Formats: sequence, structure tokens, C-alpha cells
Amino acid sequence: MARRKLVAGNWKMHGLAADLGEISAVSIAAETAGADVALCLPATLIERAVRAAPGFAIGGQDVHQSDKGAHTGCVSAAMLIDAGASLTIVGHSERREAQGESDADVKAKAESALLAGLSVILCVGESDAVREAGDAVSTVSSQLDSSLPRGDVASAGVPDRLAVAYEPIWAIGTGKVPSIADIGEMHAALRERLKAAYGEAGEGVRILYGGSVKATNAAEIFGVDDVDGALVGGASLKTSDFLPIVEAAR
Ligand SMILES: O=C[C@H](O)COP(=O)(O)O
Repeated sequence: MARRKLVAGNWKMHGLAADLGEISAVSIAAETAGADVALCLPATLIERAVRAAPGFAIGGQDVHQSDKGAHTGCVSAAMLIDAGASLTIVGHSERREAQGESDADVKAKAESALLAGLSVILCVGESDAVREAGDAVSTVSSQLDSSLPRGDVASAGVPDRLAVAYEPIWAIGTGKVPSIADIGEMHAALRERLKAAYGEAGEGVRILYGGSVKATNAAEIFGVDDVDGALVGGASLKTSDFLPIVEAAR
């Protein structure tokens, strides 16, 4: 099945008002790109980025599962939408590890975001030790099964508003990338899990690859079956690094 690719940048804890020019430049290039393009920014930048790049897809990097309440430092889906965001990442490994987020938390966050009207990029991925033990596919498949929003919540957003990002933890920011065969094996397995969860609608959910994607490896990665785009960290911070990746996604 042909799926339009999605290239999303994740700025993580980078970005100040001085960087808004980078966002505008990406948004202009995105108008004629052969793929969907988005930038997931620190919450502090979202509203200004939306003003600087009207119509361009700006997202958050996390969302709380509750609508509101006594959750110091957290941001709800309604708040992201209020700031102008149209999507959010959930379940990034940096949050699963540093904030102790469980699959159940990630599932609740994805459901809350979808119900509020956001698109969701749901991240899964294995550690180096799991890969070395030969358990990557079974571990990540089970992580996805436990993290996916339940079918009745997802139904309105599947396949259009839900994407999965496979990000091997050991490949994030390291310059290491799995072999093309390993990426293909994992994405095929995740496609099967999506179809098991959502039936034929699971065919339309985009599965992104993330972890040391660069201009030099993007085209080869995008050529793998069931790789429907990328979640890009470090190489999304500068337009000159990011746009060649967008260009490769046709
Ligand atoms: O969310 C993005 C990923 O963690 C990948 O980061 P990276 O491209 O810097 O390896």
C-alpha cells in the first residue's frame, strides 16, 4: 500500500526565539515537498512557531493523559491545541527512561491526544542489550501492543492521525543505524501488530524510523518496505541538515 511519507523533526530540549527563522524556512520548503513535514518543538516555542509558520504542522514532544489538574510542569492536549499544535510525540525513549513512563502511560497519553484532536507519533524501540540478546523484534512488538491506543479511541484517527516511530535506543544520537535488513524486519513485524490491533486500517498507519537519520542515509532507509518516513532528532535542528532528508522522502 502506498503511504505518503512523513518526516518529523524532534527538537528535544533545543530552540529559542532566535531559531524561529529555521522553522519558517522549513515551512516554506514543506509547501512543495513530496512528503508531509512537521517539527515537534519545546512547548515554549510552539505558539511563536505557529505564528512564524502559519499552516505548517507544529507539534509537542509529550502530552499529559489528563485534561487538566494538579500536574506541575505538564501540558495537556487541550493546551497544545490552544497553542496551535496539531500533533504530539508520545512515548519517546528519553521519556520512558528518564521519566519512567510505562506502556500504560504511553497508551493513555496517545488516547488523550487523539480524543482531543491531535495527531500522534507513538515511539517504541529496544535497548542495546535487548538487540544483542536477539530479542528486539519480540520486545518491540510487545511494547507496541501494550502502548497502542484502544481501537474505539483510535478509530477516528486510524490511519490518518496515528503514526508509530521505531527508534532503537542505541541508535539515537550515536551515529549507529541498524542494518537495512534489521529495519525491514522490525517494520514488517510492527505492521503485523498494527493490523492485529486495527484490522485493515492498520495498513494505513505510517511507521517512521528514527535514530541517526542523516542526509547520507535517508534515501536508503526510505527505500525499505514499510518505512513511511522518519523521526529526526539532531539533524532537524538546522534547515541545511533537515531539508535534504525531506527531499529524500518522495
Ligand atoms: O526523536 C528523535 C530521535 O530520538 C532520533 O534522534 P537522532 O536523530 O538525533 O538520533
